[in-house]
Amino acid sequence: MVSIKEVRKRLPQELQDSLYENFEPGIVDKIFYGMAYEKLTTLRVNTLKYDILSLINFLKENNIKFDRVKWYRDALIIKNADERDIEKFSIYKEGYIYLQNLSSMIPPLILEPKEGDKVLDIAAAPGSKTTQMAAMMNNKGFILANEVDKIRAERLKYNLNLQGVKIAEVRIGKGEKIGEEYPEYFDRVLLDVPCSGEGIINVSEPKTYRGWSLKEVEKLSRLQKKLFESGYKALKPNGIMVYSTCTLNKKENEEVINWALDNFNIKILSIEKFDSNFLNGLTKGLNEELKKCIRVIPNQIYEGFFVCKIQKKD
Ligand SMILES: C[S@@+](CC[C@H](N)C(=O)[O-])C[C@H]1O[C@@H](n2cnc3c(N)ncnc32)[C@H](O)[C@@H]1O
Repeated sequence: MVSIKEVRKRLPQELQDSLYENFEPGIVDKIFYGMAYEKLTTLRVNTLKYDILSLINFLKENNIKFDRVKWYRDALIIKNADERDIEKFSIYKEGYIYLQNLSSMIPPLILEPKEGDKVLDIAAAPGSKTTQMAAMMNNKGFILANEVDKIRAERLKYNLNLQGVKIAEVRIGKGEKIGEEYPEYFDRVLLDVPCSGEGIINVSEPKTYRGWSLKEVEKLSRLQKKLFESGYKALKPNGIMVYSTCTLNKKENEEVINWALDNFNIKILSIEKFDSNFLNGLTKGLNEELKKCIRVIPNQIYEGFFVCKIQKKD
């Protein structure tokens, strides 16, 4: 782990200023610590092919130590092996498990897709959440897994195939167009949108923050609003959508939802804060309802994340 002093030296000043603008100093310190730690490996059992008890037996036989996750029976925190060690096992190679950060498992759990649902995953690659949702749906129903980037879409197809997902169709194109193509078609929509990635910054890896700039944040916020509008149009009345990002700033999170509250017929639904590491959404100068969203502060097991659950009114 690098020191906090080193974090302050390495992170762009504008990014540090933006964090201090949004959060109390104690929270900013926590975020800096989160950016300094190496993450523990976490994974999800793929219930389309395997089950948690068999996985636990397998790990014990192979001297892999782990902790359970109190809010998700299918997830484990690995204590004495990194991703490369896990990738050597047949259970990885055959798609029995999926390496995924705990925070990334939250949006599908909040969206709660059910067997038979029609689900839109508007920005799907590499497919962490598409594969999780297909497992939650027991491979029954339909998922339109959209991705604009052709190379990332190939990775998505590979992962869907490896994980035994039968109900997902991959669409390669701009998510912004789907609302017009599929008006009021989907029961649930996942908007896991492209973002500036502040929640996945690791100060030891400059590539995780080199591309960050306020200009980029503004640009992404415009794209996020377009994707929101498209997802809203594609959602059935009374349908549920989840908006999520792996970034921490207000512009790409609360301000997008605040704009949506002003422009669409929606309401925000409460999310249970099942870990003390989650904060309520920020409301200063914004709609009070935004407190129902959650923000995950990065640490050794969690990436920084923002999640908001929304219902389209009739
Ligand atoms: C946060 S990642 C998605 C992660 C994915 N949901 C998962 O859980 O594995 C955002 C994705 O959005 C894609 N993207 C960027 N612009 C897009 C657009 N206009 N329409 C659809 N996807 C887009 C990026 O290529 C990237 O793969």
